[in-house]
Amino acid sequence: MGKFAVLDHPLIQHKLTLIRDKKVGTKAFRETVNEISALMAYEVSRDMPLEDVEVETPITTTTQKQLSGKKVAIVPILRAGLGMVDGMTSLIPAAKVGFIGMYRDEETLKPHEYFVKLPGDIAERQLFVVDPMLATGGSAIMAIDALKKRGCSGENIKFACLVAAPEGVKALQEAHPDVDIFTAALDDHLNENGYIVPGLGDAGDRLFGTK
Ligand SMILES: O=P(O)(O)OC[C@H]1O[C@H](OP(=O)(O)OP(=O)(O)O)[C@H](O)[C@@H]1O
Ligand SMILES: O=c1cc[nH]c(=O)[nH]1
Ligand SMILES: [Mg+2]
Repeated sequence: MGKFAVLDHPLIQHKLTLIRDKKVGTKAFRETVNEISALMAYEVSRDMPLEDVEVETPITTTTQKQLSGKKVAIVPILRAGLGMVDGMTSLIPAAKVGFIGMYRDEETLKPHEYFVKLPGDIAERQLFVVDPMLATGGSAIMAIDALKKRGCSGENIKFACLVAAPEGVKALQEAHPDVDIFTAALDDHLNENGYIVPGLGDAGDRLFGTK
């Protein structure tokens, strides 16, 4: 089974509390989502492999560490996942970015894929799939299905969200037991409309000022 971790660093908790407030507007919401995403990038990249490299400092020659292994791609689930990309790339600037467009039918809560554009070498990369909300889990499951269909292995996929419902975590773990899941908060439950309680509302609408 992949790892499941709640990234509850005090800065992450504080910033997430700020954006749960419904009075927070688009500008502050977007900026804070990016700040949280950068802090999460630090944590989700913690086990990236290193190799020895020789460096000549102004004083001497020394053996130090540098990143080795797979190159990274960040894969936001559109739309709301876009809000996490700048924060992630602020720490991993050489990452490529792939896009999976997905909307959730408001009645059935079933996800529908409408766009996929990925780097050509996606199957060789370490992937960070990002979406602020893991509710029923349907969108994340279908996005990871889309990646596996294109040759990506679950061991190279980490899913990162801001708020997860227990129902979504369970569904994602059952569908993709090989994928690590990171969230800034594990909330209480889903309401009858499929929204996370207490949650932060519709992340896409809050990020982009729609509705
Ligand atoms: O776990 P699930 O039950 O699938 O729900 C979560 C999905 O719902 C939201 O997207 P939405 O469909 O609102 O699209 P948007 O990002 O364009 O607003 C959210 O960003 C996730 O992608
Ligand atoms: O609470 C929720 C559930 C799904 N999508 C959102 O944006 N928010
Ligand atoms: Mg939405």
